[in-house]
Amino acid sequence: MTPAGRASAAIEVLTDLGARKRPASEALKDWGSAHRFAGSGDRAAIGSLVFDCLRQRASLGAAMEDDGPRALVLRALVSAWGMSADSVDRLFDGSRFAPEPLTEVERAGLTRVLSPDVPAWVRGDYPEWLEDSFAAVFGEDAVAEGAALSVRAPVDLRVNTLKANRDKVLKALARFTPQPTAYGRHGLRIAPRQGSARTPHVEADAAHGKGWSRGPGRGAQIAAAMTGAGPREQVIDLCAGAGGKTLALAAAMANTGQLYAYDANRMRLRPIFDRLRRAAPATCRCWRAGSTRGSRPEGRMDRVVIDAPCTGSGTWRRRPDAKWRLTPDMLSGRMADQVAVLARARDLVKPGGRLTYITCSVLPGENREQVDSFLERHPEFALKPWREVWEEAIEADAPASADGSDETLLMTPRSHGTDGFFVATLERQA
Ligand SMILES: C[S@@+](CC[C@H](N)C(=O)[O-])C[C@H]1O[C@@H](n2cnc3c(N)ncnc32)[C@H](O)[C@@H]1O
Repeated sequence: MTPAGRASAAIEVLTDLGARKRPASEALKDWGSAHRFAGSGDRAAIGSLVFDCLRQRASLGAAMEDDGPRALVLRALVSAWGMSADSVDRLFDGSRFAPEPLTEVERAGLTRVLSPDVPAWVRGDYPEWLEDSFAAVFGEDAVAEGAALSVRAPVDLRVNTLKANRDKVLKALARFTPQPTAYGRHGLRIAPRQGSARTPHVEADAAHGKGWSRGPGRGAQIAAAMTGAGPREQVIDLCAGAGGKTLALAAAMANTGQLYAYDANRMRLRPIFDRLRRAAPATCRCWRAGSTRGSRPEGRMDRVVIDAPCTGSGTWRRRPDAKWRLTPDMLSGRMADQVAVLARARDLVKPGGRLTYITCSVLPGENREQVDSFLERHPEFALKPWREVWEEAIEADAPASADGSDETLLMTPRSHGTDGFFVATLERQA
Protein backbone atom coordinates (compact mmCIF):
# COMPACT_ATOMS: atom_id res chain seq x y z
CA MET A 1 0.00 0.00 0.00
CA THR A 2 1.10 3.58 -0.58
CA PRO A 3 1.47 5.98 2.39
CA ALA A 4 -1.64 7.75 1.06
CA GLY A 5 -3.55 4.45 0.99
CA ARG A 6 -2.54 3.82 4.60
CA ALA A 7 -3.80 7.28 5.59
CA SER A 8 -7.15 6.50 3.90
CA ALA A 9 -7.31 3.22 5.80
CA ALA A 10 -6.62 4.95 9.14
CA ILE A 11 -9.47 7.39 8.42
CA GLU A 12 -11.74 4.43 7.65
CA VAL A 13 -10.84 2.63 10.90
CA LEU A 14 -11.35 5.79 12.99
CA THR A 15 -14.74 6.34 11.32
CA ASP A 16 -15.76 2.78 12.19
CA LEU A 17 -14.56 3.27 15.78
CA GLY A 18 -16.62 6.45 16.15
CA ALA A 19 -19.73 4.80 14.72
CA ARG A 20 -19.57 1.52 16.63
CA LYS A 21 -17.89 2.54 19.90
CA ARG A 22 -15.65 -0.45 20.35
CA PRO A 23 -11.99 -1.13 21.15
CA ALA A 24 -9.51 0.07 18.53
CA SER A 25 -7.83 -3.35 18.38
CA GLU A 26 -11.16 -4.93 17.26
CA ALA A 27 -11.76 -2.30 14.59
CA LEU A 28 -8.21 -2.77 13.26
CA LYS A 29 -8.60 -6.54 13.22
CA ASP A 30 -11.85 -6.31 11.26
CA TRP A 31 -10.26 -3.91 8.79
CA GLY A 32 -7.39 -6.39 8.31
CA SER A 33 -9.79 -9.30 7.68
CA ALA A 34 -11.69 -7.28 5.09
CA HIS A 35 -8.49 -6.14 3.32
CA ARG A 36 -6.37 -9.26 3.01
CA PHE A 37 -4.08 -7.63 0.42
CA ALA A 38 -2.60 -5.39 3.15
CA GLY A 39 0.80 -6.66 4.29
CA SER A 40 2.05 -6.74 7.87
CA GLY A 41 3.98 -3.48 7.39
CA ASP A 42 0.79 -1.79 6.15
CA ARG A 43 -1.24 -3.05 9.09
CA ALA A 44 1.42 -1.95 11.56
CA ALA A 45 1.59 1.55 10.03
CA ILE A 46 -2.21 1.92 9.94
CA GLY A 47 -2.45 0.72 13.55
CA SER A 48 0.26 3.15 14.66
CA LEU A 49 -1.50 6.06 12.96
CA VAL A 50 -4.89 5.16 14.47
CA PHE A 51 -3.35 4.85 17.95
CA ASP A 52 -1.41 8.12 17.58
CA CYS A 53 -4.68 9.89 16.64
CA LEU A 54 -6.38 8.44 19.73
CA ARG A 55 -3.50 9.27 22.06
CA GLN A 56 -3.73 12.99 21.23
CA ARG A 57 -7.35 13.20 20.12
CA ALA A 58 -8.20 16.36 22.07
CA SER A 59 -5.17 18.46 21.11
CA LEU A 60 -5.14 17.31 17.46
CA GLY A 61 -8.87 18.11 17.16
CA ALA A 62 -8.41 21.52 18.81
CA ALA A 63 -5.57 22.41 16.43
CA MET A 64 -7.70 21.48 13.42
CA GLU A 65 -10.88 22.97 14.96
CA ASP A 66 -12.43 19.67 13.91
CA ASP A 67 -12.19 16.32 15.71
CA GLY A 68 -13.43 14.13 12.86
CA PRO A 69 -11.31 11.16 11.69
CA ARG A 70 -9.88 12.92 8.63
CA ALA A 71 -8.83 16.00 10.61
CA LEU A 72 -7.19 13.84 13.30
CA VAL A 73 -5.20 11.85 10.74
CA LEU A 74 -4.07 15.01 8.95
CA ARG A 75 -2.81 16.65 12.08
CA ALA A 76 -1.29 13.47 13.56
CA LEU A 77 0.88 13.14 10.46
CA VAL A 78 2.33 16.55 11.30
CA SER A 79 2.33 16.58 15.12
CA ALA A 80 3.04 12.92 15.92
CA TRP A 81 4.77 11.66 12.76
CA GLY A 82 6.85 14.79 12.11
CA MET A 83 5.81 15.29 8.45
CA SER A 84 5.82 18.82 7.06
CA ALA A 85 2.49 20.44 6.19
CA ASP A 86 3.59 20.53 2.53
CA SER A 87 4.30 16.80 2.36
CA VAL A 88 0.91 16.03 3.94
CA ASP A 89 -0.66 18.32 1.36
CA ARG A 90 1.06 16.37 -1.43
CA LEU A 91 0.05 13.01 0.10
CA PHE A 92 -3.66 13.85 0.09
CA ASP A 93 -3.85 14.28 -3.70
CA GLY A 94 -7.18 12.59 -4.44
CA SER A 95 -5.57 9.95 -6.68
CA ARG A 96 -6.69 6.30 -6.52
CA PHE A 97 -6.67 5.07 -2.86
CA ALA A 98 -5.49 8.51 -1.61
CA PRO A 99 -7.76 10.78 0.46
CA GLU A 100 -9.35 13.83 -1.15
CA PRO A 101 -7.15 16.97 -1.53
CA LEU A 102 -7.01 19.41 1.38
CA THR A 103 -9.35 22.36 1.79
CA GLU A 104 -8.00 25.79 2.75
CA VAL A 105 -9.45 25.33 6.25
CA GLU A 106 -7.57 22.03 6.65
CA ARG A 107 -4.35 23.60 5.38
CA ALA A 108 -4.63 26.28 8.06
CA GLY A 109 -5.20 23.59 10.70
CA LEU A 110 -1.96 21.79 9.84
CA THR A 111 0.18 24.70 11.07
CA ARG A 112 -2.10 26.22 13.74
CA VAL A 113 -0.38 26.72 17.12
CA LEU A 114 -2.60 25.95 20.13
CA SER A 115 -3.25 29.04 22.22
CA PRO A 116 -2.23 28.86 25.90
CA ASP A 117 -5.90 29.68 26.70
CA VAL A 118 -6.93 26.24 25.49
CA PRO A 119 -8.05 24.25 28.57
CA ALA A 120 -5.55 22.00 30.34
CA TRP A 121 -7.49 18.80 29.49
CA VAL A 122 -7.13 19.58 25.77
CA ARG A 123 -3.41 20.41 25.93
CA GLY A 124 -2.77 17.39 28.18
CA ASP A 125 -5.10 15.08 26.18
CA TYR A 126 -7.16 13.67 29.03
CA PRO A 127 -10.97 13.56 29.36
CA GLU A 128 -12.59 16.87 30.30
CA TRP A 129 -14.47 15.35 33.24
CA LEU A 130 -11.10 14.39 34.81
CA GLU A 131 -9.80 17.99 34.81
CA ASP A 132 -10.26 18.32 38.61
CA SER A 133 -8.63 14.94 39.30
CA PHE A 134 -5.54 15.80 37.23
CA ALA A 135 -5.30 19.24 38.83
CA ALA A 136 -5.60 17.68 42.32
CA VAL A 137 -2.79 15.16 41.76
CA PHE A 138 -0.41 17.07 39.51
CA GLY A 139 -1.17 20.76 40.12
CA GLU A 140 0.71 22.90 37.59
CA ASP A 141 2.19 19.79 35.98
CA ALA A 142 -1.20 18.41 34.89
CA VAL A 143 -0.70 19.26 31.21
CA ALA A 144 2.85 17.88 31.08
CA GLU A 145 1.83 14.67 32.92
CA GLY A 146 -1.18 14.20 30.63
CA ALA A 147 0.98 14.82 27.55
CA ALA A 148 3.51 12.20 28.70
CA LEU A 149 0.63 9.70 28.97
CA SER A 150 -0.28 10.54 25.35
CA VAL A 151 2.79 9.35 23.46
CA ARG A 152 4.00 5.89 22.46
CA ALA A 153 5.43 3.67 25.20
CA PRO A 154 8.79 1.86 25.09
CA VAL A 155 9.17 -1.93 25.09
CA ASP A 156 10.51 -3.29 28.40
CA LEU A 157 12.42 -6.57 28.54
CA ARG A 158 13.56 -8.66 31.46
CA VAL A 159 16.84 -10.58 31.34
CA ASN A 160 16.59 -14.18 32.52
CA THR A 161 19.56 -14.22 34.87
CA LEU A 162 19.57 -18.03 35.07
CA LYS A 163 20.48 -18.25 31.39
CA ALA A 164 22.04 -14.94 30.36
CA ASN A 165 23.24 -11.61 31.63
CA ARG A 166 22.38 -8.10 30.59
CA ASP A 167 25.52 -7.55 28.50
CA LYS A 168 24.87 -10.72 26.46
CA VAL A 169 21.30 -9.69 25.77
CA LEU A 170 22.37 -6.14 24.89
CA LYS A 171 24.65 -7.64 22.25
CA ALA A 172 22.07 -10.12 20.93
CA LEU A 173 19.45 -7.41 20.46
CA ALA A 174 21.90 -4.69 19.32
CA ARG A 175 19.91 -4.06 16.13
CA PHE A 176 17.05 -2.70 18.26
CA THR A 177 19.45 -0.47 20.28
CA PRO A 178 18.16 -1.46 23.72
CA GLN A 179 19.34 0.48 26.78
CA PRO A 180 19.75 -0.70 30.39
CA THR A 181 16.82 0.57 32.46
CA ALA A 182 17.07 2.81 35.47
CA TYR A 183 16.09 1.29 38.86
CA GLY A 184 17.17 -2.29 38.30
CA ARG A 185 19.91 -4.59 37.06
CA HIS A 186 17.83 -7.00 34.98
CA GLY A 187 15.82 -4.69 32.76
CA LEU A 188 16.32 -3.44 29.21
CA ARG A 189 14.31 -0.91 27.32
CA ILE A 190 13.79 -0.34 23.60
CA ALA A 191 12.69 3.22 22.85
CA PRO A 192 9.45 3.67 20.91
CA ARG A 193 9.81 4.14 17.15
CA GLN A 194 8.33 7.17 15.45
CA GLY A 195 6.00 7.56 12.48
CA SER A 196 5.40 4.47 10.36
CA ALA A 197 8.48 2.64 11.79
CA ARG A 198 7.34 -0.62 13.37
CA THR A 199 7.63 -1.39 17.04
CA PRO A 200 10.39 -4.04 17.19
CA HIS A 201 8.81 -7.49 17.13
CA VAL A 202 11.04 -8.86 19.86
CA GLU A 203 8.98 -12.02 20.30
CA ALA A 204 10.09 -13.10 16.80
CA ASP A 205 13.76 -13.22 17.89
CA ALA A 206 15.16 -16.74 18.29
CA ALA A 207 16.41 -16.03 21.83
CA HIS A 208 13.02 -14.80 23.07
CA GLY A 209 11.89 -16.71 26.14
CA LYS A 210 15.40 -18.08 26.75
CA GLY A 211 17.88 -15.33 27.59
CA TRP A 212 15.22 -12.70 28.03
CA SER A 213 11.51 -12.08 27.68
CA ARG A 214 9.14 -9.20 27.30
CA GLY A 215 8.70 -8.21 30.91
CA PRO A 216 5.99 -6.57 32.85
CA GLY A 217 6.77 -2.86 32.53
CA ARG A 218 9.29 -1.35 34.90
CA GLY A 219 6.53 0.19 37.03
CA ALA A 220 4.95 -3.22 37.63
CA GLN A 221 8.35 -4.66 38.57
CA ILE A 222 8.97 -1.88 41.08
CA ALA A 223 5.50 -2.30 42.57
CA ALA A 224 6.04 -6.07 42.96
CA ALA A 225 9.45 -5.51 44.60
CA MET A 226 7.94 -2.97 46.99
CA THR A 227 5.66 -5.64 48.48
CA GLY A 228 8.87 -6.77 50.22
CA ALA A 229 7.81 -10.45 50.00
CA GLY A 230 10.67 -12.76 50.99
CA PRO A 231 11.61 -16.37 51.87
CA ARG A 232 9.53 -18.38 54.36
CA GLU A 233 6.67 -15.90 54.46
CA GLN A 234 2.92 -16.38 54.18
CA VAL A 235 1.87 -14.20 51.24
CA ILE A 236 -1.38 -13.76 49.36
CA ASP A 237 -1.77 -12.08 45.98
CA LEU A 238 -5.44 -11.19 46.31
CA CYS A 239 -6.04 -9.96 42.74
CA ALA A 240 -3.71 -12.35 40.95
CA GLY A 241 -5.34 -12.27 37.50
CA ALA A 242 -3.07 -14.14 35.08
CA GLY A 243 -0.23 -13.97 37.60
CA GLY A 244 2.09 -11.16 36.48
CA LYS A 245 2.85 -10.07 40.05
CA THR A 246 2.49 -13.59 41.49
CA LEU A 247 5.48 -14.83 39.48
CA ALA A 248 7.62 -11.97 40.79
CA LEU A 249 6.48 -12.76 44.36
CA ALA A 250 7.30 -16.47 43.88
CA ALA A 251 10.81 -15.56 42.71
CA ALA A 252 11.35 -13.28 45.72
CA MET A 253 10.20 -16.06 48.07
CA ALA A 254 12.75 -18.50 46.58
CA ASN A 255 10.28 -21.39 46.60
CA THR A 256 9.84 -21.33 50.39
CA GLY A 257 6.93 -20.29 52.61
CA GLN A 258 3.42 -20.21 51.16
CA LEU A 259 2.15 -18.07 48.33
CA TYR A 260 -1.60 -17.96 47.71
CA ALA A 261 -2.96 -16.59 44.45
CA TYR A 262 -6.62 -15.56 44.53
CA ASP A 263 -8.94 -13.81 42.10
CA ALA A 264 -12.67 -13.16 42.16
CA ASN A 265 -12.81 -14.02 38.48
CA ARG A 266 -12.24 -17.70 37.87
CA MET A 267 -11.57 -17.26 34.16
CA ARG A 268 -8.83 -14.71 34.71
CA LEU A 269 -7.03 -17.03 37.09
CA ARG A 270 -6.98 -19.95 34.70
CA PRO A 271 -3.55 -19.41 33.02
CA ILE A 272 -1.88 -19.03 36.37
CA PHE A 273 -2.08 -22.65 37.52
CA ASP A 274 0.51 -24.10 35.15
CA ARG A 275 2.73 -21.03 35.20
CA LEU A 276 2.99 -21.12 38.97
CA ARG A 277 3.36 -24.84 39.37
CA ARG A 278 6.34 -24.68 37.03
CA ALA A 279 7.85 -21.60 38.70
CA ALA A 280 7.22 -22.41 42.36
CA PRO A 281 5.84 -25.92 42.88
CA ALA A 282 6.43 -26.14 46.62
CA THR A 283 5.26 -22.69 47.50
CA CYS A 284 2.14 -21.92 45.62
CA ARG A 285 -1.53 -22.53 46.33
CA CYS A 286 -4.16 -21.13 44.00
CA TRP A 287 -7.65 -20.27 45.12
CA ARG A 288 -10.48 -19.79 42.73
CA ALA A 289 -13.31 -17.39 43.36
CA GLY A 290 -15.40 -18.42 46.35
CA SER A 291 -13.02 -21.17 47.47
CA THR A 292 -10.15 -21.06 49.89
CA ARG A 293 -9.84 -24.85 49.82
CA GLY A 294 -10.06 -25.42 53.55
CA SER A 295 -7.21 -23.03 54.39
CA ARG A 296 -7.76 -20.55 57.17
CA PRO A 297 -5.78 -17.53 56.02
CA GLU A 298 -7.52 -14.97 58.26
CA GLY A 299 -5.08 -13.01 60.40
CA ARG A 300 -2.11 -15.17 59.32
CA MET A 301 -0.60 -13.40 56.29
CA ASP A 302 2.77 -11.62 56.51
CA ARG A 303 2.02 -9.85 53.22
CA VAL A 304 -1.22 -9.21 51.42
CA VAL A 305 -0.83 -7.81 47.92
CA ILE A 306 -3.70 -6.02 46.22
CA ASP A 307 -3.04 -5.36 42.53
CA ALA A 308 -6.39 -3.66 42.47
CA PRO A 309 -8.99 -3.63 39.71
CA CYS A 310 -8.79 -0.05 38.40
CA THR A 311 -9.44 2.20 35.42
CA GLY A 312 -5.92 1.59 34.07
CA SER A 313 -5.45 5.33 33.50
CA GLY A 314 -1.70 4.82 34.03
CA THR A 315 -1.56 2.67 30.88
CA TRP A 316 -3.17 5.13 28.48
CA ARG A 317 0.00 5.22 26.33
CA ARG A 318 -0.71 1.58 25.40
CA ARG A 319 -4.53 1.73 25.44
CA PRO A 320 -5.40 5.24 24.29
CA ASP A 321 -8.94 4.33 23.22
CA ALA A 322 -9.71 3.32 26.83
CA LYS A 323 -9.08 6.87 28.01
CA TRP A 324 -11.90 8.28 25.88
CA ARG A 325 -14.26 5.38 26.67
CA LEU A 326 -13.85 5.81 30.44
CA THR A 327 -16.97 7.24 32.13
CA PRO A 328 -17.70 8.50 35.68
CA ASP A 329 -19.86 5.38 36.18
CA MET A 330 -16.96 3.09 35.24
CA LEU A 331 -14.69 4.94 37.66
CA SER A 332 -17.28 4.57 40.47
CA GLY A 333 -17.60 0.86 39.69
CA ARG A 334 -13.83 0.31 39.99
CA MET A 335 -13.73 2.31 43.23
CA ALA A 336 -16.48 0.10 44.71
CA ASP A 337 -14.45 -3.00 43.70
CA GLN A 338 -11.41 -1.50 45.44
CA VAL A 339 -13.37 -0.97 48.66
CA ALA A 340 -14.49 -4.63 48.54
CA VAL A 341 -10.94 -5.97 47.98
CA LEU A 342 -9.52 -3.77 50.73
CA ALA A 343 -12.20 -5.02 53.15
CA ARG A 344 -11.27 -8.63 52.35
CA ALA A 345 -7.54 -7.89 52.68
CA ARG A 346 -7.95 -6.30 56.07
CA ASP A 347 -9.00 -9.62 57.64
CA LEU A 348 -6.06 -11.52 56.19
CA VAL A 349 -3.12 -9.44 57.44
CA LYS A 350 -1.56 -10.61 60.70
CA PRO A 351 -0.62 -8.07 63.39
CA GLY A 352 2.75 -6.64 62.30
CA GLY A 353 2.03 -7.78 58.71
CA ARG A 354 1.85 -5.61 55.63
CA LEU A 355 -0.77 -4.82 53.02
CA THR A 356 0.49 -3.39 49.71
CA TYR A 357 -2.15 -1.59 47.68
CA ILE A 358 -1.23 -1.12 44.00
CA THR A 359 -3.09 0.40 41.07
CA CYS A 360 -2.05 1.22 37.51
CA SER A 361 -4.00 4.44 37.74
CA VAL A 362 -3.08 8.08 38.36
CA LEU A 363 -6.55 9.13 39.57
CA PRO A 364 -6.74 10.22 43.22
CA GLY A 365 -10.15 8.57 43.80
CA GLU A 366 -8.58 5.16 43.16
CA ASN A 367 -5.33 5.93 44.95
CA ARG A 368 -4.70 8.22 47.87
CA GLU A 369 -8.39 8.90 48.62
CA GLN A 370 -9.08 5.17 48.68
CA VAL A 371 -6.19 4.59 51.09
CA ASP A 372 -7.25 7.49 53.34
CA SER A 373 -10.80 6.17 53.68
CA PHE A 374 -9.47 2.68 54.45
CA LEU A 375 -7.29 4.14 57.22
CA GLU A 376 -10.29 5.99 58.64
CA ARG A 377 -12.28 2.74 58.76
CA HIS A 378 -9.33 0.73 60.09
CA PRO A 379 -7.17 2.76 62.48
CA GLU A 380 -5.20 -0.41 63.33
CA PHE A 381 -3.33 0.15 60.03
CA ALA A 382 -0.71 2.87 59.43
CA LEU A 383 1.03 4.07 56.28
CA LYS A 384 4.72 3.21 55.98
CA PRO A 385 6.49 6.04 54.09
CA TRP A 386 7.24 4.82 50.58
CA ARG A 387 10.95 5.82 50.60
CA GLU A 388 11.62 3.40 53.49
CA VAL A 389 9.98 0.61 51.50
CA TRP A 390 11.83 1.59 48.30
CA GLU A 391 15.21 1.58 50.05
CA GLU A 392 14.61 -1.94 51.39
CA ALA A 393 13.60 -3.27 47.96
CA ILE A 394 15.22 -1.36 45.09
CA GLU A 395 18.90 -0.83 44.38
CA ALA A 396 18.68 2.71 43.03
CA ASP A 397 18.01 6.12 44.43
CA ALA A 398 14.36 6.87 45.08
CA PRO A 399 12.96 9.49 42.70
CA ALA A 400 10.28 11.88 44.00
CA SER A 401 6.66 10.71 43.87
CA ALA A 402 4.87 12.39 40.92
CA ASP A 403 2.32 13.93 43.32
CA GLY A 404 5.03 15.10 45.75
CA SER A 405 3.86 12.72 48.51
CA ASP A 406 6.26 11.37 51.14
CA GLU A 407 3.79 8.69 52.21
CA THR A 408 2.62 6.97 49.02
CA LEU A 409 4.39 6.58 45.66
CA LEU A 410 2.91 7.66 42.34
CA MET A 411 5.04 6.74 39.32
CA THR A 412 4.26 8.26 35.91
CA PRO A 413 5.74 8.25 32.40
CA ARG A 414 6.84 11.87 32.85
CA SER A 415 8.42 11.50 36.28
CA HIS A 416 9.75 7.93 36.19
CA GLY A 417 9.59 6.71 32.58
CA THR A 418 7.16 3.97 33.69
CA ASP A 419 3.45 3.48 33.14
CA GLY A 420 1.39 5.18 35.84
CA PHE A 421 1.49 3.13 39.07
CA PHE A 422 0.46 3.89 42.63
CA VAL A 423 1.89 2.00 45.62
CA ALA A 424 0.83 2.35 49.26
CA THR A 425 2.19 0.22 52.09
CA LEU A 426 -0.12 -0.25 55.07
CA GLU A 427 1.19 -1.94 58.20
CA ARG A 428 -1.14 -3.61 60.67
CA GLN A 429 -0.17 -2.43 64.12
CA ALA A 430 -2.34 -4.78 66.17
C1 LIG B 1 -5.17 -5.31 37.79
S1 LIG B 1 -5.91 -6.86 37.61
C2 LIG B 1 -4.70 -7.95 38.25
C3 LIG B 1 -3.49 -8.14 37.37
C4 LIG B 1 -2.53 -9.18 37.87
N1 LIG B 1 -2.18 -9.04 39.25
C5 LIG B 1 -1.23 -9.20 37.04
O1 LIG B 1 -0.17 -8.76 37.52
O2 LIG B 1 -1.29 -9.68 35.90
C6 LIG B 1 -7.14 -6.86 38.87
C7 LIG B 1 -7.79 -8.22 39.15
O3 LIG B 1 -8.65 -8.06 40.29
C8 LIG B 1 -9.69 -8.99 40.19
N2 LIG B 1 -10.77 -8.61 41.13
C9 LIG B 1 -11.75 -7.70 41.00
N3 LIG B 1 -12.50 -7.62 42.12
C10 LIG B 1 -11.96 -8.50 43.00
C11 LIG B 1 -12.30 -8.91 44.34
N4 LIG B 1 -13.33 -8.37 45.00
N5 LIG B 1 -11.51 -9.84 44.93
C12 LIG B 1 -10.46 -10.38 44.27
N6 LIG B 1 -10.13 -10.06 43.00
C13 LIG B 1 -10.86 -9.13 42.38
C14 LIG B 1 -10.05 -8.95 38.71
O4 LIG B 1 -10.69 -10.15 38.31
C15 LIG B 1 -8.67 -8.78 38.05
O5 LIG B 1 -8.15 -10.02 37.65
